[in-house]
Amino acid sequence: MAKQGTSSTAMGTVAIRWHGSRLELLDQRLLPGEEHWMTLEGASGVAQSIRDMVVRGAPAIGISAAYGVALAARHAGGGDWKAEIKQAIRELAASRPTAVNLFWALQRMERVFHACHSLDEAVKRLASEAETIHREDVEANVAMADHALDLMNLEKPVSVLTHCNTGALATGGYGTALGVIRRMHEKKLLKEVFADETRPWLQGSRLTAWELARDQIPVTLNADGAAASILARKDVRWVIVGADRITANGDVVNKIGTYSLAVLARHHRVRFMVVAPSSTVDMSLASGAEVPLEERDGLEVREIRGIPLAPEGVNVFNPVFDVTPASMIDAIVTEKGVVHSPNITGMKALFG
Ligand SMILES: CSC[C@H]1O[C@H](OP(=O)(O)O)[C@H](O)[C@@H]1O
Repeated sequence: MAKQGTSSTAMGTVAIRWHGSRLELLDQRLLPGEEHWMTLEGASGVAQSIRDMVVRGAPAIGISAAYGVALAARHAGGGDWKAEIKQAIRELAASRPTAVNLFWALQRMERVFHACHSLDEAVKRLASEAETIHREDVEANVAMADHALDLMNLEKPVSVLTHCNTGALATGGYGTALGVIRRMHEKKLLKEVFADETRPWLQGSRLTAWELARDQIPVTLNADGAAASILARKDVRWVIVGADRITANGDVVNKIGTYSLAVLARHHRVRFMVVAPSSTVDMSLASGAEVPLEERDGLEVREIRGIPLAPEGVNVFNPVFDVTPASMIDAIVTEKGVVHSPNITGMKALFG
């Protein structure tokens, strides 16, 4: 577990700390300037934290929601405890619409909940299931880094570009795409990593650059608009990104700007890798067109921390996810293995 008051453990940065009767979340809205931990003791507070992006990142959202259900049991009034836990699950499910990890985690918690016959049993078993979901996510990240390095089969260091934040702040620890980049650095196979700032919420400049600096991994931050020139001039070999939902045909829903990166990568013959645990795969949806794409308040584009960047009241279109067609992706790396040139056949072979 993380040392009290810090966001570091022997394994690296953490953003989620579980204490059995309370959950602590590193408030990612305040990074990189301030490390402030929010303490939550109920599902409503966890749902609000997900909605407000105190915690964000598909796997981290699922893990936090799982702990939210465990907190609902822990602090249930004892009267109609089942109704309280059902309400908690509903609140958490309504927090954000796109990352399937949220619903995957809640379904796992719901299965355990329905098997419980007393409140005491629910408290113990729900906490255990949430802790298992957390642990399995970190294990998956480590496994994905292994699969990705095997796929890349590098004999010398190469440069890569990444988008948004897919590190320890977005997962249970280590990271998905950023976990691959960490592993490349560990094996001295990382020449340079370019990190898109990722407007409007700036997950790249505020979170990825912060994470990599803490791990002493050299990172070059770039404006999103510079990505095309980087792929044209900097001998980048791979674009490596995460995902919030991968559908049955291999379409990938991820942070806004991912689709344009895929188009650029295809034009510049740079390979495009998506790294995500199987908890991000949604085989119930045929294609990315069916995924609800969250649109957030226009204020996130018009202002930064209260500083106006546009005329007050200007109309804003602020979708925070987009769909990258499977045909533009070279490989989807999961802990279960790699889907090359993803399509429905390859996805079914790995995910049934
Ligand atoms: C491994 S994180 C996956 C995914 O989540 C991020 O979205 P957000 O910061 O809005 O939660 C981003 O799309 C990452 O690629």
